[in-house]
Amino acid sequence: MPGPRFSDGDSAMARWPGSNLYFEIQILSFDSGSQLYSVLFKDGTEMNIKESDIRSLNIFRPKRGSASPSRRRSRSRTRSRSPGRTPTQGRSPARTPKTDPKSSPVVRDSRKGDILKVHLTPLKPQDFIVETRNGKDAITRHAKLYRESPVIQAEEELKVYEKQIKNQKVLRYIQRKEYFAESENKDVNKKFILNPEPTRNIVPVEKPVVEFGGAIGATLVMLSMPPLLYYLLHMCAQKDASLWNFYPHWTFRDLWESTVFGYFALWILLLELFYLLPIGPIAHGVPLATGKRLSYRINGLFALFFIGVLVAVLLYYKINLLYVYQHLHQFAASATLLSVILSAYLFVRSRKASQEELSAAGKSRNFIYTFFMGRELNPRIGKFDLKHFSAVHAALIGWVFINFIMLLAEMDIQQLESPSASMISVNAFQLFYVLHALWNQESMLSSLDIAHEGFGFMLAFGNLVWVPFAYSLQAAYLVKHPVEISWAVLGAVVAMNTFGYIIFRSANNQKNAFRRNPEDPRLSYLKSIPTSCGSPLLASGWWGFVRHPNYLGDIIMAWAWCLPCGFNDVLPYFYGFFLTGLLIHRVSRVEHRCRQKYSHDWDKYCHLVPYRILPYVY
Ligand SMILES: NC(=O)C1=CN([C@@H]2O[C@H](COP(=O)(O)OP(=O)(O)OC[C@H]3O[C@@H](n4cnc5c(N)ncnc54)[C@H](OP(=O)(O)O)[C@@H]3O)[C@@H](O)[C@H]2O)C=CC1
Ligand SMILES: CC(C)CCC[C@@H](C)[C@H]1CC=C2C3=C(CC[C@@]21C)[C@@]1(C)CC[C@H](O)C[C@@H]1CC3
Repeated sequence: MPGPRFSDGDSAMARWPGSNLYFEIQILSFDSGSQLYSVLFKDGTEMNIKESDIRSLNIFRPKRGSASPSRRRSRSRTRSRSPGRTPTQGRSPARTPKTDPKSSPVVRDSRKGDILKVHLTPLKPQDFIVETRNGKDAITRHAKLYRESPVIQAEEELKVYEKQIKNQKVLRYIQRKEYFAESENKDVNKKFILNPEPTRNIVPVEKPVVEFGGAIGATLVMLSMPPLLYYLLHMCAQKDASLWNFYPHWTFRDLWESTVFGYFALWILLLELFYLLPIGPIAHGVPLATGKRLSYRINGLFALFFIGVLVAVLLYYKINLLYVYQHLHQFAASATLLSVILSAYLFVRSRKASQEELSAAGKSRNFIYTFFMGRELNPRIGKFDLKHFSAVHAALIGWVFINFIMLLAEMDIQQLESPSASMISVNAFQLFYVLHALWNQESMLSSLDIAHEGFGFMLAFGNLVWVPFAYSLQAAYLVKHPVEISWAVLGAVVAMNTFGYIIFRSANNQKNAFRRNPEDPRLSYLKSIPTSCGSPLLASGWWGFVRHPNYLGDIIMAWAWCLPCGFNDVLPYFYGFFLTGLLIHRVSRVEHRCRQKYSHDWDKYCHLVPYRILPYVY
């Protein structure tokens, strides 16, 4: 296969997907696996593009003395305005992150009845409002506009647009929402201002806020969580798992075994290898303070599949996987040590990070607090994103792997030919949850943790240790505490899990689809509140029922996962209590951010939807 025609850093022209329009770009990198170039458009949009859609700059250089068709058109119809400039003033418009490339707006001046310009910059539901007027109808669309860019307008493309517009008789006016509201009663000609002000890609600046009780709270969490985990694991391994039967038979020295640490390091290396495999699509995160969006390889499902195959091969060759169960404490301790090393590394390297690369909490000057919360938002080693890897691969794959080990251990210890119904249901529910998360991995990129949280001890420990070892507690409990459940109870538990899952999934789907495109016709039945910062808030459907319907679904599922463990002990209900507490606490964290971002519009939403998670309760 011939090598790439363009090198990193080259300038060239690239075709905007779905059109024949070319824009100037800079080559960022070339991925030999997918044969795609990662390119940066002048407006800050990052995209993966095939070589056939990239042309050298020379091809587009106008011949001396002859203006390009677009220029001719531009001059004749807009007098002296240059392409890419707005009809009202020639200021440089906003940078636009990557969104739906099909939504290129055509701007018309109604008074002249003429096309002024084809903006190729895609619309983004943020910052601006596009008023689409067709006679009496006014459809409000949210959009983000524009940055001057050297548009090469293909004559034919323009004609097609003209025709379409004539047929549809659609006039699009772009204006700032606030301006529109203020000028409701003013002269109509003044009212429709095209791209009125120069703007930047507005990424709300988060004000630092002290969470988890600051340094003292962080210290308490860091000191209490690891012992709590060992306590829980120890209780699960005891015959009598009641909470007051706590006589630790081990010392701290028993927690350490170098061989186990070696195996654990090998496991993490293997996951890292799968993470780096150039398979699976590339997705983009939310815009950063710089306006850039990071790209992420979405291959969690592949990695899980490879791990599944590996486990099958190990079982086939009768490799003793029960070793993991027999050394569970030591594995948990190894994971804890690794999370501490990782946190220290993250803290040290964050000292070189620029202010823009830091999270809001990371800007605090308190060492303990920032060590816990994390300073750098997206620490990366080359293309290896440490936080994304740990949240998706280490946490979720680790969780289902340990669950499966518990299933094998149950069969071994209880001398069963097949796992118990309780064990199967716990394994199946949680595997399904993880598969769902991996399938929708792209939407995780906008979650609080990936988009806004720094990477420090909280997430390092949470992802490397807490999720795999504490979330698998029900399965660990069932290994030594057999529970008989009737088909009726099992049916009720499955129904409860399904109910929770439906709420969780449809709430997340509604929000994700709405965030992708607020005008999605499938969401036309939903009401929304326009906000002054641009992105509207859903105020009906699940998001009109309570303010955090996805948390409600998650909590219902969490309790459904505990029920197969029966009612002999409270220990297996730990996950239900923990997740309920975590999500209630998370509500306050998310709402704090939302209040900062949406200000009084968020209060309006709270007034309209008064309950957070459960109507009439909370
Ligand atoms: N099992 C576990 O341990 C955990 C699971 N989770 C799950 O992970 C998922 C992600 O959680 P998380 O990131 O905390 O929260 P959400 O997915 O609920 O995201 C919150 C964000 O959604 C947007 N939003 C809030 N209200 C509205 C509205 N009415 N209309 C439109 N957008 C709105 C805001 O972001 P913006 O303004 O930027 O659009 C807000 O910051 C959830 O499903 C949660 O249940 C979370 C934590 C732990
Ligand atoms: C022990 C610490 C003090 C707190 C640890 C918190 C972590 C366990 C959670 C913080 C956010 C999480 C998210 C998930 C798992 C739990 C942690 C890491 C998900 C990956 C679970 C699957 C969902 O679909 C997405 C979640 C994102 C947040």
